[in-house]
Formats: sequence, C-alpha cells, structure tokens
Amino acid sequence: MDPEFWLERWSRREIGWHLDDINSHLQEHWPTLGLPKASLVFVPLCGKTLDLLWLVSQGYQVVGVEISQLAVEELFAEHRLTPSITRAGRFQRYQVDELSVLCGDFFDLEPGDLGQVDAVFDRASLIALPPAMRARYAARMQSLFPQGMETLLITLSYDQAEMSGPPFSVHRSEVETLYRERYRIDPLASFDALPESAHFQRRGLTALREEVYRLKPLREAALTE
Ligand SMILES: C[S@@+](CC[C@H](N)C(=O)[O-])C[C@H]1O[C@@H](n2cnc3c(N)ncnc32)[C@H](O)[C@@H]1O
Repeated sequence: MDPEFWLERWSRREIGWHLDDINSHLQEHWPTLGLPKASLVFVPLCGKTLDLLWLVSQGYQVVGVEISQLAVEELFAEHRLTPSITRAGRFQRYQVDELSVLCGDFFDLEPGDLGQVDAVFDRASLIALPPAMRARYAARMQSLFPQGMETLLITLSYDQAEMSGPPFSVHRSEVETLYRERYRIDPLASFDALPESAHFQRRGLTALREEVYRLKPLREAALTE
C-alpha cells in the first residue's frame, strides 16, 4: 500500500472507513485507560476522523499523522477551524489549539516529531496495511515508544481468503505476535460487524468481527498488579 494508493482513495472520495459519528468503542472504552486530562494522545493514520475532536473535547491534547493533505485540510475546514501551518521536518504541522495533525508519512516519524505522547488511539491503521507493512508499523511504533505506550486498538477480523484488503484482516493471534513481547493485551470487546457492512457482504464476506483491545506496556502492567 504505497502512499499513492491512499492519495487516490482520498481524491476519488473512496473513503468508506470514514464515520460520520464519533467511534462508539472509543467513547465506551477510552475512559478505562484512566488517562489524566491534558495528556497527549497520538492518533496514527488519522484520516479526518471525528475521534480527534472528541478526544480534544475530553480535555486531551491530540496529535495525528495522516499522509493525505486533502484529508487534513477537510478535517479542519469541515469543523470551521483555521489551522496554523508550519513545516516540521518532513511533515507539515496543522495546528489549532489542542489539536495538531502532521501531514506526511507515518514511516518517516522520528521520536522528536510527536512530543511527549501519553497514549495511542489506533482505529483502522493496522488493518489499512498489508502483512509486511504491519510488521514495519509495529517496529516503527516500538522505535517511537521504546518503553511501550498505553493503546486502545480497534481492528477487524475475517477470513482473508474471502476478500482481499484493505481493510485487511488482523486476527488476535497477529496482534499477539506483533505486541506481546512488550504489552499485556487485554481483549475488551468483539462485535459482529457483518450486519452493518453490506458493502463487505457484497464482496463475499460471510463473517466479520470488530475487535477492541487495550495494550498495556508490560512494565506498567507489572506495577499495577
Ligand atoms: C483506513 S483509514 C483510517 C482513518 C482513521 N483512522 C479513521 O478511523 O477514520 C487509513 C488512513 O491512513 C492514511 N495512511 C495510509 N498510509 C499512511 C502512511 N504511511 N502515513 C500516514 N497516513 C497514512 C490514509 O490516507 C487513510 O486516511
């Protein structure tokens, strides 16, 4: 999935993943992280999700990264926000108050680009990437956060033989392969997402689950047990 693929999806308005509402799993499960107000939340591959604004409304600082300039500009324009735009290394930083979005490639991120992150909200990033890129994604996360980072992770799982991605299927076993060395993985919820996914039914899916996990860095998990 090279950047061109995503830029084209945005320019053709093929953005079926985008929700017109705040993600219900975020609203339900984010409070279980117990994150103090004013903490900095990183939202990788953020698109123009309303979740960014919800997190700001809950009192957090938020930093997203998104490769499509169109997406970033729409995010601010659709909420009548006028961001300051500055160059930040290989990224353009769009900022309004507590919300900033780095426009550029996630895989170019260096630890200093984000600030002092306290937690991650990852919805539909891992499933946007083919298998080899998912391993690179997890490795980049590790280089950004060597001690690990409290994360709310939302994925989809289905039989990959029934449909090609994206979205790709990411089963629990893969989440464990990618993260278990450094994280305690708590499955929080699993939903039958097929009934609301007519588009994927037409593409041949007979089962589809949306899974919500909390990833807790092992060091912190040990301290709280
Ligand atoms: C499936 S969408 C999910 C968007 C968002 N998380 C949401 O819940 O609506 C994946 C997004 O990642 C962006 N993207 C893909 N590859 C990227 C990369 N290497 N760096 C930054 N953004 C990327 C795409 O443009 C797209 O907006």
